[in-house]
Amino acid sequence: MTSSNPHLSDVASKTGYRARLPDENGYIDWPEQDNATWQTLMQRQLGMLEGRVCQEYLDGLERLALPEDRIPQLADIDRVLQAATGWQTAQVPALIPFDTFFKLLANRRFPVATFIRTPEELDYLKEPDIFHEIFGHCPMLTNPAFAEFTATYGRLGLEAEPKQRVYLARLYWMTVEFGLVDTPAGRRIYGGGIISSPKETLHALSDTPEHLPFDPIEALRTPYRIDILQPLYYVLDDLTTLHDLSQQDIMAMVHRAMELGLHEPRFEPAPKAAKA
Ligand SMILES: C[C@H](O)[C@H](O)[C@H]1CNc2nc(N)[nH]c(=O)c2N1
Ligand SMILES: N[C@@H](Cc1ccccc1)C(=O)O
Ligand SMILES: [Fe+2]
Repeated sequence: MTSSNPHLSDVASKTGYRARLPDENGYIDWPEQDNATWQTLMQRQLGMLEGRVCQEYLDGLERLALPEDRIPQLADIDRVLQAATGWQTAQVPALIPFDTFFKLLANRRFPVATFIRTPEELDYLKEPDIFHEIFGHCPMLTNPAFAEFTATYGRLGLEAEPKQRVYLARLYWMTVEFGLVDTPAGRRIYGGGIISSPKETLHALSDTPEHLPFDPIEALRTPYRIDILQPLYYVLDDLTTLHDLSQQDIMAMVHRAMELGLHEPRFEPAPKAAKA
């Protein structure tokens, strides 16, 4: 992106070198420090989920039965996802271009970056690492309605024009990455980008950010920055709303959003350094 607002891909170039190379069976022999980082993140986040994440996420997390003391091997994740919703993971070095991203989702393959954050980035990092993809996203991918929406979204992205894809990225960002949902028990998190960040888990349900009722066209019109705690979260009235959305004409909503134009950003432009 040329604007001062760094795009995920701007960040990716900085992380590709961090990826661990799998062997011919896809097995990754993680160094001790990386397993220790996973263990710290698991202990910290498992203690924060109660009363903050939706039941569908908790059901998925239980089904995945993630190890607490080491980074799981993707083959173990795939066995559970395959049985639950027909999904598999796909090892990627870091952030991948839209083309590859949408193609993977359309084929029920979820990209998993093969690196984990450093101890200094524990509470929040700007690009998706393996903890974000597995702990953040995979539990919800065991939920059929959510998995269906994600696959439909991937198919739409595959057929969309580049400009439409930028709009579609906002819809993904405001739901799959940073979505909240109101439940009878209270406001809960389902967005993987929140759940994998101890810092953002607290921030998202605090009074600091703005909370708006989810409206697909408004979400499509809302610019975002990838390198800050989100200033705005859209709240679903029910998770099934997301599944219903995948039965509607999302591309017509993209066209409507393009006609209406973008909302004013609720954040300061990223300082140049943030692109570094
Ligand atoms: C569409 C989405 O917001 C984002 O731009 C895509 C691009 N590439 C990605 N690549 C990886 N590895 N993981 C992701 O979540 C994404 N998200
Ligand atoms: N900020 C998330 C990672 C993330 C980066 C970019 C997009 C989505 C998620 C975390 O710290 O876990
Ligand atoms: Fe993500």
